[in-house]
Amino acid sequence: MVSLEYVSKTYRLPKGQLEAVRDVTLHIPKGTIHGIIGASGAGKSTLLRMVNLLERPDRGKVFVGEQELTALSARQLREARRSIGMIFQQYNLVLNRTVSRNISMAMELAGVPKRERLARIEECLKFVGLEDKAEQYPSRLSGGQKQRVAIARALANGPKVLLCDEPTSALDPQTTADILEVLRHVNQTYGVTILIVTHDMNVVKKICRRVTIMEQGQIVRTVAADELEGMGDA
Ligand SMILES: Nc1ncnc2c1ncn2[C@@H]1O[C@H](COP(=O)(O)OP(=O)(O)OP(=O)(O)O)[C@@H](O)[C@H]1O
Repeated sequence: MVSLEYVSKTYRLPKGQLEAVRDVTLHIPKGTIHGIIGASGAGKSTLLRMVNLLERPDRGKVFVGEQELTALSARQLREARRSIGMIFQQYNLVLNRTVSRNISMAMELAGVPKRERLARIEECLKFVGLEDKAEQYPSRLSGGQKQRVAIARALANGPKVLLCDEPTSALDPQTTADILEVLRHVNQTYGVTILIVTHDMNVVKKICRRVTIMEQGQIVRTVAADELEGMGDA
């Protein structure tokens, strides 16, 4: 479903350059939940952000489904991105918009008619268990509720892939467990392929089928999550 072929990314810094990801090839089958772990600075977020081309690789190819994203025009890429949702550690909600409006925004950009948007907002909020918070502003929500809204927003356009960058790192253990359940439910209900970057080995053990371990911009190995027994936090 998601394939990266020999992707590399170098950041140019005021003093020289930094090779954040080097020659990475990775294939993630459709409908699976895949973890990416590794020490801080290993290149995990950069790799994840290359899947939807938030970071464009300097070299290599990115495929989502049958489509090579790295070969698309700007307009085609905007369209292709609708099938790739993303959530973040800090939720990235728009603070001066209500929960409903946050969820509506991506659909408005996609030109979804209002009636359909309203039905979809209701459906997505119900899915994450927040149907009573539609008219609330994000500042009035707990961290776990904010992440649920972010998941609802990511689901609004019916994605095939969901990218999660440290989705539970700002949450306590119980809320982490709840959010992981929501993500598992997304995977099982809609068949969405999920990639999760995390520091937390328990996240991997709880919901990932396979996990890729990164070090200094490269993949050390990819293993089944249950082969990680005995390893601590990355
Ligand atoms: N926009 C950027 N400009 C310059 N350097 C960057 C940029 N983004 C990341 N880097 C550098 O690239 C390297 C890889 O960063 P990345 O965020 O991908 O690592 P990570 O494994 O996700 O780390 P963490 O777990 O701390 O988030 C780091 O050395 C980082 O400082």
